[in-house]
Amino acid sequence: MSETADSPLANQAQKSLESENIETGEPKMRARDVDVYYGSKQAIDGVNIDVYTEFVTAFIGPSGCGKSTFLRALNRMNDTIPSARVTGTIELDGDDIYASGMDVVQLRARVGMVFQKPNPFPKSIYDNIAYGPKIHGLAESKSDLDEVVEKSLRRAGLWEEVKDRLTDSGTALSGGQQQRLCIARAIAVDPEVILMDEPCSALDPIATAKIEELIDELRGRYGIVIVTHSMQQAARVSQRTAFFHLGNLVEYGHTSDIFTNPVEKRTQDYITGRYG
Ligand SMILES: Nc1ncnc2c1ncn2[C@@H]1O[C@H](COP(=O)(O)OP(=O)(O)OP(=O)(O)O)[C@@H](O)[C@H]1O
Repeated sequence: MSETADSPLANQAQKSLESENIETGEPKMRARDVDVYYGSKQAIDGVNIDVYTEFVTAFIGPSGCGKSTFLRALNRMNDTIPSARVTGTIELDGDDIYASGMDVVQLRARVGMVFQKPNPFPKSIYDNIAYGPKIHGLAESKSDLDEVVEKSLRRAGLWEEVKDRLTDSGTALSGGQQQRLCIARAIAVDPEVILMDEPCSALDPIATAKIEELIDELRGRYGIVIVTHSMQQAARVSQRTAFFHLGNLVEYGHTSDIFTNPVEKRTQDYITGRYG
């Protein structure tokens, strides 16, 4: 038995085994030979990975290994950093997202993002959700919009808590509610993939548990990629795990394998707490 096989982490990962064996279609996103540079400094080196709608994919690895950088490359958030440069190919449904004809606003609706710190707009709860569908022309009438708002808040598990206070400011909600509002905001524009960059790091354990439950409910409907510093969280919520180290994707596979039977020594060292 390997050193990691009977740890609590391994037990958690084993629990998700059943969901790991779901059959997949084509990958929703496909990254090949992806390098990311900030000026002359290389932060990501030759990453290949497939992201599936059927699975939650977790990115783990020590601080500074490039998880957020690679995550941001998946919806061209890196475009907002002047020194950042991406090479290689990243496809969404077979289309190169870095192709010159790609509409980046549309891309970021299709591949939404939820950040570490909840960042609702300083607007009402209703308007936080309605804004995206309005600018993307996804609702023709007020009743369409009401429907999208309710559906998105329901899907994010927030409707019951906010249905009587939709005109209150989004910023007046608790941190955990704000994060679910941000997830509802991403859902409202009908995304195909949702990228989450340490979505629970500013939340208490109860709010964290709610977000983790929500991620599990959303799995299968949207491709979900989550960056997390918590290996327990990766083991609880994901079916695929990618371990990054010094800009390299060291190992990518079934979450239970990564936590029970990693192939690479660097992965083994990280999950057993030898560094990171
Ligand atoms: N805007 C930036 N400009 C220059 N270098 C950057 C920038 N953002 C990140 N880096 C560098 O790129 C490397 C990868 O950083 P990144 O934030 O992607 O790592 P990470 O694994 O997400 O780290 P953490 O777990 O601490 O959030 C680091 O060396 C970091 O200093």
